[in-house]
Amino acid sequence: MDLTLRPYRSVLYIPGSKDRALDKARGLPVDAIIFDLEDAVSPGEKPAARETLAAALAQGGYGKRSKIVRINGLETEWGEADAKAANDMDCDAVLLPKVESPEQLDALARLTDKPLWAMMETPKGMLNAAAIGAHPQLMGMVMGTNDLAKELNSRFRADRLPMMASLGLCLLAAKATGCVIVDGVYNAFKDDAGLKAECDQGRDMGFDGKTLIHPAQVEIANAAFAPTEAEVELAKRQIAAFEEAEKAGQGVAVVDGKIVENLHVATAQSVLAKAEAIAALGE
Ligand SMILES: CC(C)(COP(=O)(O)OP(=O)(O)OC[C@H]1O[C@@H](n2cnc3c(N)ncnc32)[C@H](O)[C@@H]1OP(=O)(O)O)[C@@H](O)C(=O)NCCC(=O)NCCSC(=O)C[C@H](O)C(=O)O
Ligand SMILES: [Mg+2]
Repeated sequence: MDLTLRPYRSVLYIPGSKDRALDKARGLPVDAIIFDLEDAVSPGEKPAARETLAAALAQGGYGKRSKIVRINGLETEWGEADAKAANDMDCDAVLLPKVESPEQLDALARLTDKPLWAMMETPKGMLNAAAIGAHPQLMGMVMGTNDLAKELNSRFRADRLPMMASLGLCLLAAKATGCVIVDGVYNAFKDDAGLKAECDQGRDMGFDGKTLIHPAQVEIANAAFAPTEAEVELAKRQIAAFEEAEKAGQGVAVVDGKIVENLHVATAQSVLAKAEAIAALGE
């Protein structure tokens, strides 16, 4: 599958220390999994979690889900061993927490050949987002809105106004370089309405998907970040109308009272490609 088309609607964190959750994820309809060795694992459990996770990945059963291992920071006592271990695991990428500079990714790239992902979750990381996004081995960014709220001393607001500058900077950086970018977690995992609102906001802004902490959140994220039936139908009509206009020697078509130009056709084609990529996950 073309990596740029790969769906990342739902990206579930699973503590690398929890056998039961590691097993349960094999049957969950998530697009990607972040196997966590960092914050979801207590210091005393970390070396054992590395072993537990390596064994679960070796056992397999995660199908087409993208498998991303979040290691501890390289400045910690566990980071380097995590990175070396992740390099030997059956995973698709390694995720580094609290990335603040491309040099930190260079250091990780010396320990693993895997594609890299970066947690964007500190003020310095926000200010250096463009340089981080331009790292040649970087494939994806993950918003760490819990750490960011802590660093900013911001309050939770349903409209996420305190987060907007940071979300916007990282989105610009990811889009400028073609990286995948997924939104931060919604902590209140029993609040479906709140999660849906935050997913819809993230989709409106251009995020590819949302990171999740509980299986109950998966369905809502998958629905929010997939093209709707109406979007697919409109995309097909726009493409058809533009082809007709071109045959008639015109560069602009009109669909539902709105102009359709080359750039709208490109968007329509990406809507159809995303819908097809999602359908292919179920095959
Ligand atoms: C939040 C939880 C601690 C709740 O766990 P639990 O009390 O076990 O929930 P349930 O009893 O409702 O669970 C029902 C079943 O689902 C399984 N389960 C639960 N969570 C997961 C999961 N994440 N992945 C897979 N499976 C999961 C349970 O095992 C139950 O299974 P079964 O018994 O077979 O029915 C827990 O959900 C949890 O630990 N979530 C992950 C928390 C986490 O990863 N946190 C770190 C990432 S968030 C973050 O740090 C982002 C970033 O860095 C930032 O700064 O923002
Ligand atoms: Mg964090």
